[in-house]
Amino acid sequence: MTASLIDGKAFAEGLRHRIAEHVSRLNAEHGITPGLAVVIVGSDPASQVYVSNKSKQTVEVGMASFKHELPEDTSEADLLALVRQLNADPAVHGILVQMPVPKHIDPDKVIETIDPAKDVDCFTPANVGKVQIGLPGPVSCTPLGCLMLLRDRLGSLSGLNAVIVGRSNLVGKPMAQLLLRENCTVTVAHSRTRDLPALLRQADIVVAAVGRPEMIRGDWIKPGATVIDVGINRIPAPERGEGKTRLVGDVAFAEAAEVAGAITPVPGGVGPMTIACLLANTVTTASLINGLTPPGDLTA
Ligand SMILES: Nc1nc(=O)c2c([nH]1)NC[C@@H]1CN(c3ccc(C(=O)N[C@@H](CCC(=O)O)C(=O)O)cc3)C=[N+]21
Repeated sequence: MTASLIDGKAFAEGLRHRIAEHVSRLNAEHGITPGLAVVIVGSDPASQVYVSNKSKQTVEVGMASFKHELPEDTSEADLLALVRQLNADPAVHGILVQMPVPKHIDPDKVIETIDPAKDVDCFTPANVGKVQIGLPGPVSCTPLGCLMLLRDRLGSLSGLNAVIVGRSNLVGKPMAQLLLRENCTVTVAHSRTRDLPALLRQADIVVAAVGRPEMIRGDWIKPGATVIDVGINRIPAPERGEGKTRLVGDVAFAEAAEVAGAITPVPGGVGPMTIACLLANTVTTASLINGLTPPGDLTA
């Protein structure tokens, strides 16, 4: 391996320390304890683990955590009623409804119901628009985490060629907006893109967010490029024993690490940053709700 490893886990830990300092200042100077409500419908085991990690880290940085675990057969009306109740609760500054929701619930209706002032995922149209024109507010957690890792590694991103693979509302599209704000030349590739390998060979920055295990090969990477792997795919690992699995990204890591200048691992790369940025967004919304300027240096 020739690439240096981008340690998202360590970076996220540092970020959580900075968040904790802001939380204690909000508390000491303004009597505010930022509160994050996490709602999970159903009992998908991966979601359960992820939600309990979030709650644990929320408490560790000194914020209040409100966890709502609803049964799989919860009606859409009941879920929307809970969201409205959280909208009205002054102790709650951030609301996250774990996606995906069960099939009988319309995720767009859920997002529409969340008060944009408490939308720490940055899923609501109002906040997506704010990111686009550069107004203060929450920023999509995973793209924000990717951007922080890129800035830490590269300093200025101005003029660099960035290719994002994947055009989801969750990652690809907001990532494009953030990189554009950094003066990158941004290309968003997707399933209909012609000759992805040739496109990627021009990229100084690759952000892989397609959800297809190890799809991006080493010989598609420009030598020295910075590779951010957003994919978290669980695949069978018979070499570890009967029925065992392991996590891999969207990039064939071992191959890409021979060519890239720097690369994020999976796990331990983007994932931990997503959670830390969720907490950072909760500090932002708690500040704005109380008429305070959100800390600019937290995610700078
Ligand atoms: N409303 C909403 N907001 C989300 O932000 C959201 C969501 N719904 N639904 C699910 C996805 C997924 N997601 C992850 C965040 C961190 C890790 C993470 O920390 N992963 C560890 C590995 C964890 C493991 O071992 O399974 C890592 O990459 O090192 C994973 C997945 C947030 N999501």
